[in-house]
Amino acid sequence: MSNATDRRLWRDISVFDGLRTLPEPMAVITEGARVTLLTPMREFNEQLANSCIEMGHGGVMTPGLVDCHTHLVFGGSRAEEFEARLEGASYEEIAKRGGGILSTVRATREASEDTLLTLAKPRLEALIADGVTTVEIKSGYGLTVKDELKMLRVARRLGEILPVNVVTTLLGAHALPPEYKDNSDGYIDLVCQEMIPAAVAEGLTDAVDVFCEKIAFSVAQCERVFEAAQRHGLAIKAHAEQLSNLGGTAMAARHGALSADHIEYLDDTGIAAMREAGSVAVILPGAFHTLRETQQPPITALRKAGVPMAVATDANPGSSPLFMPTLMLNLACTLFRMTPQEALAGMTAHGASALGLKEQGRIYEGAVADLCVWNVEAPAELAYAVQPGRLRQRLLQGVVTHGG
Ligand SMILES: N=CN[C@@H](CCC(=O)O)C(=O)O
Ligand SMILES: [Zn+2]
Repeated sequence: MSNATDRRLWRDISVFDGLRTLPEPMAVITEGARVTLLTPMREFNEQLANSCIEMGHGGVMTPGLVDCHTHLVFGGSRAEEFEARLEGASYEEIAKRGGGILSTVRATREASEDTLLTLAKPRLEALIADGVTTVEIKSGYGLTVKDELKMLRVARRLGEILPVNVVTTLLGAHALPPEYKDNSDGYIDLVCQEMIPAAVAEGLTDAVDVFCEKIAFSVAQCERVFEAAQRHGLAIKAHAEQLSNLGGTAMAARHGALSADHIEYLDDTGIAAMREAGSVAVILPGAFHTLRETQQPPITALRKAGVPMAVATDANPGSSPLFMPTLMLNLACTLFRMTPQEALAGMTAHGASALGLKEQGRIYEGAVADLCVWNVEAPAELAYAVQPGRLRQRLLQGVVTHGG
């Protein structure tokens, strides 16, 4: 890794700034942890080059990718469930018979913190190798206070051992654990009264998430979780409207949620509530693809309403065992007809907004130098082709962590 105090120069580079591709070739200088110059090449003062390390020319620079929705920490495998679904079982049927998320819960509870760390590390390394500089990691496969905190500790440790910003989210209300069968309100009490306070006391979580769905928790139960989270000063997010329309998104937006995620069944009322609240719509094409869903998220209506759309991997063992962010750019375009620019904004500027981050996901003079330089000629190529190995350089807070 390089020295963060060096001054570095890229010339003749195409820059996607997090929202759009800048119209002409640019010169970019970073100094320490910041971008200090972003100027059209034709206005570049050559004398500045004397004090810089030349980092190359050509290619595309983007903000470091922000994967704003993952479940990277888990034990076990769901390959058998994959096969069962191919034979006709649905995700809901598998969940109802105690498989799906609960099968990962069993394996995750059995695993030690160190084992979970060992399992999660290569998954996160795969995201990093494909340009991720900021990742959100959820709990949600422990479903006891002890096991949820164990997962969150692993997530925090991943951010300490790998060059990546990690944001953590407590997803205690992900599924009803077997101990609370027939007492889902009792489990929500546990989440609100013990899990959230314990996670806050250890400084382990940045936000709280819920799964608002028939196979998970009702709108009223999710609302109780949000109120508890907000009493502790935590941001909130929701898995909502993935398999049916319960109105969880509108409720989450009324509470000022950072984001509503999946949202295949989102209706106009939900869209209006998101626009009003400034919530981000997190589009998860990996889950749509893997579960062979048929209901598309309302991209056209979200676009028309001006609701910002993020794109994320949802990397997890069940609904999206896909650990390649740039594949998600491709799927967002091919499955949902997002434009390549929208998809890239979804994994940079809007991904950062979905995590409440103001500093990441953008390139401007003064921005944090979390950056990727790609061996492609135009930003749209990142969504067009699915091709590992295109990352030329990656910087985290001005430190070169990949490429010279
Ligand atoms: N929808 C609920 N939760 C996860 C799935 C987790 C799993 O299937 O293990 C998701 O985001 O897709
Ligand atoms: Zn999820």
